[in-house]
Amino acid sequence: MTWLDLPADHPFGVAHLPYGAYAPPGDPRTRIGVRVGDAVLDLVGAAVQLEPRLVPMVEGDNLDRLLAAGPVTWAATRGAVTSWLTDPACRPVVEANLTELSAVRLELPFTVADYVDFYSSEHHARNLGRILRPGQPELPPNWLHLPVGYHGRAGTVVVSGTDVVRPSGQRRTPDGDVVFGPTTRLDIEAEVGYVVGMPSELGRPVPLESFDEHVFGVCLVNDWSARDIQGWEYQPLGPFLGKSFATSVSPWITPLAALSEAWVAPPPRDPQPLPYLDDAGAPPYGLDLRLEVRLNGHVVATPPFAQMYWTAAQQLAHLTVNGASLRTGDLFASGTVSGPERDERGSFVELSWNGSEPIVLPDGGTRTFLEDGDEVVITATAPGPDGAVVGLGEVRGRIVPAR
Ligand SMILES: O=C(O)/C=C/C(=O)CC(=O)CC(=O)O
Ligand SMILES: [Ca+2]
Ligand SMILES: [Mg+2]
Repeated sequence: MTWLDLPADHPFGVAHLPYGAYAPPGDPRTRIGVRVGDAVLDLVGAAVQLEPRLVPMVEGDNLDRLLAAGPVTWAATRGAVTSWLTDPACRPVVEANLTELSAVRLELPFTVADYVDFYSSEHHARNLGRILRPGQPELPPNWLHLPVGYHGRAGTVVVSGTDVVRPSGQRRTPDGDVVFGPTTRLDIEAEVGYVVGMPSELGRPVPLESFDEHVFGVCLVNDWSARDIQGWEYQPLGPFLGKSFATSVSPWITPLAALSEAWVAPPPRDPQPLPYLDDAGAPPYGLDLRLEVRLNGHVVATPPFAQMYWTAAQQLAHLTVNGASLRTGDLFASGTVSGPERDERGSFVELSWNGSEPIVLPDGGTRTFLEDGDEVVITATAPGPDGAVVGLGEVRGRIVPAR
């Protein structure tokens, strides 16, 4: 029970408590906030008075120190915040450190170290194979054996709300000419991101069972993609400028501890994965998240996350199996989330089938790819305790014209 006046089913209730970085009104210094309902708790401000031993781990302008402090501190911090919100004696201090969410400026919650993007939705991978490589097998020969991925550009990961400038680049026209200019096929990719807290040692692989020793929590990702730039440049080394211009993340990092009701068994795998990827004896690392994609306020897709073929634990094991080390702040994304149904596809290249089947919007407009001024918002929910819902917040971005 909490003394807070929050409906029991609030998506940001006391069972959730995600972390972000924010600046309160009239103060440019950013700090860690915990989202409580539609308010933000100044974590260091409250800790100074209620739990001073936590202060060194929660000081600073973002989550970097807390991420690096490891799972024992993560649990202690979450336990402390939960007790403050449930113990009436703490109420005056908590209330003095709460600010309305609408009044604060949200910042990138952590310093992004390395950014990796996977490709782990079988429905998405098959759709892209059919669209982009007709006449060839839907899946590349490695796809069912390992979680395919690539290293992206950490420095262009931006917080939700940041405008996205339409990128320019080379593309090949249908006539075969190579031209330069603003992309004409600007797309989204609705994804789930995992934030690494505890680093690992160079040379030592991280087994999939060690997932929750290293991963702090989850956010939403929009991996903006320029399909024409991508299609011309990507062979043989993979995505480059077609995706590196911006990747947006949601401002609130949901700790794994808030997702205890959301774990589900992943789909059956055939062929059986090699031992380092075999999760048959491990806890279920699938997550029952439901995503929603809105274009200019209209829901255009509801991708289901529970059916992802490769889980984040397998992705982490694969990412490190060659001895590559993890750094605090590493971000790895699931890959575009698409389900089997037409309205469950997490990208416009799939929703419009490469532009051949425009989406019709309720206002009568149509879309294939994104136009200047379009705004995309991706949200998601997870099951919480006692029938409640955990909200993953939103990742929002608006397209502004090429420069
Ligand atoms: O199949 C392709 O050629 C391209 C695939 C993608 O662009 C998807 C990607 O970035 C990975 C993912 O989000 O699933
Ligand atoms: Ca992607
Ligand atoms: Mg990107």
